[in-house]
Amino acid sequence: MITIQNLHFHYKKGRPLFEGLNLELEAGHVYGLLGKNGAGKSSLLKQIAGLLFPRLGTCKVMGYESRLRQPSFLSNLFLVPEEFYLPQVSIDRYVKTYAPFYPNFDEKAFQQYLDEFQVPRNQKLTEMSYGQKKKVIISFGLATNTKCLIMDEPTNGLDIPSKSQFRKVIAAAVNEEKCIVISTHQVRDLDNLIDNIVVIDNHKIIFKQDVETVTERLSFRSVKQLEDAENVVFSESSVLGHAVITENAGGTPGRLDMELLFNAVLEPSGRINQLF
Ligand SMILES: Nc1ncnc2c1ncn2[C@@H]1O[C@H](COP(=O)(O)OP(=O)(O)OP(=O)(O)O)[C@@H](O)[C@H]1O
Repeated sequence: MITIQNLHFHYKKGRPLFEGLNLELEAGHVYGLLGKNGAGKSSLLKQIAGLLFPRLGTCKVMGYESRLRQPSFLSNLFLVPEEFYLPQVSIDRYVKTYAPFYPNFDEKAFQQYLDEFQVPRNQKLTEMSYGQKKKVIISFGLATNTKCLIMDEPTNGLDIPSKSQFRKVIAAAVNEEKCIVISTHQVRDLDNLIDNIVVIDNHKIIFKQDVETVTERLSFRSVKQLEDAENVVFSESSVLGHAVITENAGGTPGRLDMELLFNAVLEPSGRINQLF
């Protein structure tokens, strides 16, 4: 669905952001894109959406080069940006204006998503709170039924109940034909939602694995003393003692601690990567 090959990109000369970045994402999956501040998550999502162009290399979605922004590409991709502008119109007017760009837009589903998020339909967009606006744009994005749905920090600004509503609506929207990419720092918001983890750092993708493989090979748990755990791959001090990642000897998939995995992946030793 998304194929990025040898992507080179910089905003300012001499300060490369991507250097030979490669990435392949498939339909039927929900990818979590993780990275430190400034690693380039938003810029990578903009490359995919055709809002930034590679200096070298290619970025293709459904076979279309993103930078060409062809109509069949644009009608099958929706980006929920981190920062957005919504016009001073009602939701109805917004839908009348923008839904025609998406031939598979589902009005009934849109209303269901708004109901799930408890967003009032008869309010001007500019009179809504940031969180409510975000819910409208997420609902609209889901209702477009585009094959590729990209969300940049979608849970930022959502209150606690909305985060579980978010997981619920995304999980309901997943199907074999859709590729969903979500960037976030709020890894707990993606718990039980994403099935693949992608980590960007140092100009490249440094980790890409499906959650099942990760949890088959690694165990995540807390121990009082480090000596209580065998085959420790990574550890961090925690309030209860230590949060540890160990090799999963039994191979039975367990719980994933995405924050701990992320910190382990960024460790300079690269020990985690050697296990995959
Ligand atoms: N329009 C721009 N002009 C110049 N530099 C930019 C621009 N947008 C982003 N950058 C720089 O590119 C780098 C990557 O920014 P980007 O927003 O893609 O990172 P990010 O991983 O999404 O960060 P965050 O987690 O803080 O949102 C940063 O160093 C940023 O300063």
